[in-house]
Amino acid sequence: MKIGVIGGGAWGTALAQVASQGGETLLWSRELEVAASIAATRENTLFLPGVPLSEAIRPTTDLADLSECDAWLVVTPAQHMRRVLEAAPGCPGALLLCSKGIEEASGQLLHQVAREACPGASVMVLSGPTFAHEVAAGLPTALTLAAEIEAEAEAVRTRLARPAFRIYLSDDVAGAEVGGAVKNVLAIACGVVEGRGLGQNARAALIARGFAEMTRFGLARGARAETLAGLSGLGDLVLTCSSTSSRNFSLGKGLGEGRQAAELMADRRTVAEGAFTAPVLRRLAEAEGVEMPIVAAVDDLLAGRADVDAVLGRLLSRPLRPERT
Ligand SMILES: NC(=O)C1=CN([C@@H]2O[C@H](COP(=O)(O)OP(=O)(O)OC[C@H]3O[C@@H](n4cnc5c(N)ncnc54)[C@H](O)[C@@H]3O)[C@@H](O)[C@H]2O)C=CC1
Ligand SMILES: O=C(CO)COP(=O)(O)O
Repeated sequence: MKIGVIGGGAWGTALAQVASQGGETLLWSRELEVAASIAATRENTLFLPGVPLSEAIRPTTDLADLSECDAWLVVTPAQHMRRVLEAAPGCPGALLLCSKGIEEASGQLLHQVAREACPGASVMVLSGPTFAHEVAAGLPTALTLAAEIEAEAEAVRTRLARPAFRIYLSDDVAGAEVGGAVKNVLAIACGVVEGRGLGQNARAALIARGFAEMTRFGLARGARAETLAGLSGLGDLVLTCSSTSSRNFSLGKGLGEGRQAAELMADRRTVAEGAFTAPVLRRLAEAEGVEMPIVAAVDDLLAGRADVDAVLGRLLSRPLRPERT
């Protein structure tokens, strides 16, 4: 099975590094400088500096080259996925979605977008607690591969899994996606807690109540609770809410320190998906009658509609209720 990776950011590059252990792997990047730096120095100096890359990664900026691959790992930012897939040559047998987000314009989860852009391809979701630099360094990592047809997922797993890259199978595609999308918004909230010095009790409370929001939203979208409590949900939530290695957490930390979202987002080349997911997630939750007060707080902060004190006051004055989800 020949693998092509679409997106030469940090995560696409780390995934190409994993896939290249099983054979030549194509890595498509939008930026000429990414492909040129990998070809010349075996390093993605723009998005994953300091990691020596395998000779088996073949960089390209020509989407047409992907036609030689049996499976594509799609690792573009969520808002750009549809456009890139529509520009790609035909569709492969398997399409593995590795990005985390919800398409803002349509309100669709990415597997829905991919099925529209690539009818006929078998669409799967690969997601979990996976900082790119750790995976690229070969550190132990576990993640979920969700697909409707187990035999197809099994074939992909056989090609990609390694002792330090443990892939667990699931048939809950929506569940695997909801966890990754929602946790990015909650990581921004945890960053705010850190930046504002609200303490570790507050962060733990936010992770637990944020998980309740993720669960409510996921169940409303047909996800299973066990998936949300697994690697792609709770696992990734805990990782991203605990470390400035997370771009979402770092963005929130800046907000908590009193900086403006526009200033923090300006000129950044890396993506903090939670900033794009928050408004659409809030819109969907409100339309479906799902309560997500932390998500709404992050959305208001990012949009500059409220400051940290205002959203904190709002969250802390909510009625006291039973804990159940
Ligand atoms: N970095 C990580 O540790 C992980 C990231 N992810 C997800 O992977 C996805 C990609 O993130 P990273 O690889 O970290 O990216 P990155 O932040 O390292 O790099 C930015 C990426 O965005 C692309 N980009 C910017 N504007 C674009 C446009 N107009 N059209 C198409 N692509 C454009 C760039 O080419 C580059 O690949 C995101 O959805 C992220 O949530 C998932 C797991 C881990
Ligand atoms: O999704 C990630 C780890 O699983 C990466 O998180 P950030 O996008 O916040 O850096």
